[in-house]
Amino acid sequence: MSFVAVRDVAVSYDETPILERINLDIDEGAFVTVVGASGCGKSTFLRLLLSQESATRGTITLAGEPIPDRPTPDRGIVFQRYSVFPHLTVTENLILPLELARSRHFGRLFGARRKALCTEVDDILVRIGLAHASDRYPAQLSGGMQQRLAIAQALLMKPKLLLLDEPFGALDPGIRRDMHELLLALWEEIGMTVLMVTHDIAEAFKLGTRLIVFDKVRHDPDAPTAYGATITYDLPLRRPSAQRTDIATASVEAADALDQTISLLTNENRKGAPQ
Ligand SMILES: Nc1ncnc2c1ncn2[C@@H]1O[C@H](COP(=O)(O)OP(=O)(O)OP(=O)(O)O)[C@@H](O)[C@H]1O
Repeated sequence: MSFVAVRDVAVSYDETPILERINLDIDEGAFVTVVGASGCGKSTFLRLLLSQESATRGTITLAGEPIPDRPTPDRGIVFQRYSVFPHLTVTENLILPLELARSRHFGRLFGARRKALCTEVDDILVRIGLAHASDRYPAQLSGGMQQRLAIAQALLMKPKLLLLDEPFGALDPGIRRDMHELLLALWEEIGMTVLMVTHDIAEAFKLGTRLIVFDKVRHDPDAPTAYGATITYDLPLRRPSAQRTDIATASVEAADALDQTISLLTNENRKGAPQ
């Protein structure tokens, strides 16, 4: 049974199709990278999996059950930026969501339960290299530190499905590389299923065990918004650090062809885009 099963899903906004005929099965523990031209509906797809958006048609199941109609703690998301609370310190940013989730009535935990929670927070602060900055506010952190905090915030909720929407898009290349290593280590350690949108094809190949591409297959030159995007490529990938042996290897030729196709598609879309 697939962990995530998407069947014939479509999304329209004000009768404008954004996504159509989406069919996808994701195994538990996969790291799926998602690429596609700007505006083709990648974030919309993540929002569907988070229940921030509803499908116009089709069904989505998670671990065999229909997807809940509102966000739940077993599905976490990290955005490109600004997903931490600016008025809370690093530690408070990590404690607050946990307290709210675990203490439904008062939003606070006391005694042994609070102590256990603080130990968890201290552990993850060390893990993400922010122990020395625990009392700082987000504005006093670098971009990379803020993203580490956002990832830690999501991971503390122990999501079964982690959704990442260009989480490293605003970071410098060196910091990006460090973040890749951190994310891969945490993914392998925790064994969660990850879906990550990126505009960086090299990042998609480096991190994913599988890569999917969204694009339009139906075009009407007289009505550019008549059709939505769908999944046009679905490639298993091999990552050098992956321990798993059941992951098929995408050939170098397929990777090159895909890279070229995406460049072409992006150029095509730019030509059609309003200036
Ligand atoms: N709530 C909404 N109401 C109406 N249209 C929307 C809404 N959200 C997104 N859209 C439109 O849906 C399309 C897909 O948006 P989406 O953000 O999912 O694309 P994307 O592939 O993630 O883009 P990017 O790569 O630029 O982030 C866009 O044309 C966008 O304007």
